[in-house]
Amino acid sequence: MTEPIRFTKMHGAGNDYIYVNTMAFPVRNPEELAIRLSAPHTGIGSDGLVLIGSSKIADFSMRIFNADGSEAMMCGNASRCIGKYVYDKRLTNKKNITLETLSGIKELQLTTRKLSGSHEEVTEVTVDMGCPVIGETALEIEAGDYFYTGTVISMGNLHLVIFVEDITNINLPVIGPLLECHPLFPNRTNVEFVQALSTDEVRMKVWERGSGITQACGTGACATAVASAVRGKTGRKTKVVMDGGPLTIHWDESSGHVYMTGGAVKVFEGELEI
Ligand SMILES: N[C@@H](CCC[C@H](N)C(=O)O)C(=O)O
Repeated sequence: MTEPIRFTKMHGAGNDYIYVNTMAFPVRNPEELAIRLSAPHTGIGSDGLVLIGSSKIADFSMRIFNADGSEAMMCGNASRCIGKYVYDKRLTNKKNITLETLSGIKELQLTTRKLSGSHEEVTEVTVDMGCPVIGETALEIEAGDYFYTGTVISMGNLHLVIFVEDITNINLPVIGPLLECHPLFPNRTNVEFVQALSTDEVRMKVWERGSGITQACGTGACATAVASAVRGKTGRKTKVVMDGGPLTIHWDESSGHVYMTGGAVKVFEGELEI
């Protein structure tokens, strides 16, 4: 028997996921569904599947599955999209929302604009991403014929940030999977290549663990900004420009928390039978 479930396709800086409200439409096999729905030709096409649920310790919960079905600890772009989803669909009228994730509770602050009548919609969300965990700052790594020096940062999920002189020279489809699955990272890693443009702006391209090349990565932008500050490339407020657009990242000196600000966009909604 097939069960219809409603889904919403959303993106944050071009990082697109399929969102399902599991409080209304429970999903039994998210790993398998993420693979099926993410497929570009035979599914909907996306970077993965995001489940929005209830929580005993926060306003809502998030689970995120990459396009290969693996579950991730955290997703920056999806957390902003969930802020828009729950507010625009009037699942809450709060503009400060707590979100339970596998890497702890995150706080979302919503910016809205007025529509006709008393309606409002979310245009931008700032997420308190918590404190980064800084690993090796100059890790020498060899993969295939390539040698790099990277900075390892956890934003709840793992990132290898590599600074290069010219980002247009990076063969991401080749080097991305080699670094993602490098033996130094037994649980795999997300990989960011970064070119510093000024003391407050960098250009970044990402290879995501479990999804490959994506237009943007929120946790990756945070890891990039932290690595940029640690390596003396930028200050503590950095615009991270990715293929799908920019995010503003502020690594607050007094709290040590990283704040990520950016847009969230609904693309379309639909119903599918699983
Ligand atoms: N796109 C995300 C991160 C998604 C999870 C990542 N691929 C992982 O497996 O850690 C973001 O915006 O942060």
